Amino acid sequence: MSPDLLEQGGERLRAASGPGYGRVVLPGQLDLAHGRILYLEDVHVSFDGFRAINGLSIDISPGELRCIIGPNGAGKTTMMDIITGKTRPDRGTVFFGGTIDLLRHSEAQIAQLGIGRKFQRPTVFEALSVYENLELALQGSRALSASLWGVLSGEQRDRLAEVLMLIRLQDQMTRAAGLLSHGQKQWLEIGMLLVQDPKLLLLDEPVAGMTDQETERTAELILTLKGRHSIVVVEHDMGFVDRIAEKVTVLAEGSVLAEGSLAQVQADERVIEVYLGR
Ligand SMILES: Nc1ncnc2c1ncn2[C@@H]1O[C@H](COP(=O)(O)OP(=O)(O)OP(=O)(O)O)[C@@H](O)[C@H]1O
Repeated sequence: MSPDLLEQGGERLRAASGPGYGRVVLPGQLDLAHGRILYLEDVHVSFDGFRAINGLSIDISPGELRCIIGPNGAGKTTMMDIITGKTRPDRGTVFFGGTIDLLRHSEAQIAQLGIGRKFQRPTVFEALSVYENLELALQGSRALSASLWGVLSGEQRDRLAEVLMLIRLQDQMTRAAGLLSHGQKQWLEIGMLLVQDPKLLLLDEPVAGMTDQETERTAELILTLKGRHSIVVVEHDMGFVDRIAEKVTVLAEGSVLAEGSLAQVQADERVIEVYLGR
């Protein structure tokens, strides 16, 4: 056996003896063998003694589109903050795939691992064009030091063109982002995540403040992304949730109250109670 083959064999053995339970998982590769892309178990977070997240357990399958609903203060945003490393839980388990312990990674590392998050308020660069915003998202900080134009590979240009079509802003590509409507800014921000090809996409209230027509277009966009990316959507707009949802998780007081189709959870007495505040 050649030294190269021996070395490769050694690498595979070392990987197999790691936390992959006997499977060979290369560094940075997502292990989906357990059928979960995201896994939270018994997570707790308190803010000054107030239990914002209280024994939260949830798992998301690869390619799944999950909607998270729940009354104000249920812990939805805090859950997103925990997944993305913005808030550290007091205890609990948070895994990305079978082997990546997210609690051992920084916010920047988690983004690098392929978890993209869209916040409630769009944070596009208003003075830059739609295309430049996408280009910046694709290239990260490297684009700031290089000339913005003419540094993309053909493959990268194809990716930007594809995303522009998906978010339906191809006619607006040279327009300053600051001149877009609220809905268009939200789509641009989703596009800025998509160019990075995230494995898991977290969308926090994507249709807040949108017109009915913009909401419908956003539903179409998310349904197009379904299956290509694993997606978690937090949303209060039940019409929108009904349009896109397969499985819905209801959070209340920091833990899962109910799970199922939207019709199932809406018929659940406990869910009705927390929404009506009885
Ligand atoms: N940094 C913080 N310090 C203190 N309390 C916090 C902090 N972040 C969240 N909370 C509290 O934790 C609880 C859960 O908040 P969170 O924003 O996660 O709820 P939510 O379900 O996203 O609500 P909404 O639907 O209103 O956005 C709330 O009572 C909130 O006031």
